[in-house]
Amino acid sequence: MAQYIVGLTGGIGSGKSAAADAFRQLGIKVVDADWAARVVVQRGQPALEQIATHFGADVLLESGELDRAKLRKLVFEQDSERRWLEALLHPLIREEIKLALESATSPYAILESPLLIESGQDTLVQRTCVVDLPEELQIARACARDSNAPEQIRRIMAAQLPRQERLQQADDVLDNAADRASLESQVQTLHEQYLQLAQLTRQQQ
Ligand SMILES: CC(C)(COP(=O)(O)OP(=O)(O)OC[C@H]1O[C@@H](n2cnc3c(N)ncnc32)[C@H](O)[C@@H]1O)[C@@H](O)C(=O)NCCC(=O)NCCS
Ligand SMILES: Nc1ncnc2c1ncn2[C@@H]1O[C@H](COP(=O)(O)OP(=O)(O)OP(=O)(O)O)[C@@H](O)[C@H]1O
Repeated sequence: MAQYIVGLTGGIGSGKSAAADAFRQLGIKVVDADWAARVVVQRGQPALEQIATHFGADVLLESGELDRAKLRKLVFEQDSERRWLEALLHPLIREEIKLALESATSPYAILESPLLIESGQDTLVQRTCVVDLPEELQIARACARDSNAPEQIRRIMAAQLPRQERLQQADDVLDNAADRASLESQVQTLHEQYLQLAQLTRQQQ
C-alpha cells in the first residue's frame, strides 16, 4: 500500500475526475472507486449473479453484462434497494481499492471516490480533499455531461452527504466553481503540500 494516501471526494459532477486527471498529469497514481465498482460486477463475478437474482434477469443486457442505466434507475428510486446493492458491493469495492493502492509507486497516491466518507473508505486515507462548488452548478454540469434529467441528479445527490457535512470533513478544499485552469493551479499547490507530507510520513517511519 502506498504510504501516504489522499482521499479525493465530492458529489456527482463536482469535478473529481477533472481534479484526478490533474494529479495524474503530475505523475501521481489515482485509484478510482467508480472503476472498482465496475470491476466487481464484470461478467463472471459472483456479485453480478447475486444482482440478477435479486433484481431479476432484466437488469442484464443481452451480452450478459450489467444494464447500468436500468439498475441506476431502480436503486435511486428506492432507498432500500440502494442499501441492498451497497451492502453487497461496498466490501468488494474496498478490497479492489486496497489491491490497486498496494501497487502504487508514486510518492503519494489518490483515492478518488464519490462516497469516500459515506462508505467508510476514509479509513484507508491519511487526508481528505473535497472538490466543492455550488449545488446548482453541480447539477448543471452533471446534467450536461450525462444528458440526465435534473430530478435524477437530485435523487443521486440526496443519497450523498450534503455539501456542508462533506466540507466539515475536509482537510483541503478544491473550489471548482471557476474554470479548469483554476482547478489545475489549486491541484498544483496541494500537490506540493502532499509531497512534503508524504516525505514527513516516510521520515517518521
Ligand atoms: C447504480 C449503478 C449501477 C449506476 O451505474 P452508472 O454507470 O450509471 O454510474 P456510475 O457507477 O458511473 O456512478 C456515477 C455516479 O453516481 C453516484 N453514485 C453511484 N453509486 C452511488 C451510491 N450508492 N450512492 C450515492 N451516489 C452514488 C456517484 O457520484 C458516481 O460517481 C452504479 O453506480 C453502482 O453500482 N452503484 C453502487 C456502488 C457504489 O456505491 N459505487 C460508488 C463508488 S463506491
Ligand atoms: N472547472 C470546470 N469548468 C467547466 N466544466 C468543468 C469543470 N470541471 C469539470 N467540468 C465538467 O463538469 C462535468 C463533471 O466533472 P467530472 O466528470 O470531473 O465530475 P465527477 O465529480 O468526476 O463526477 P462523477 O461523480 O459523476 O463521476 C464534466 O463534464 C467536466 O468536463
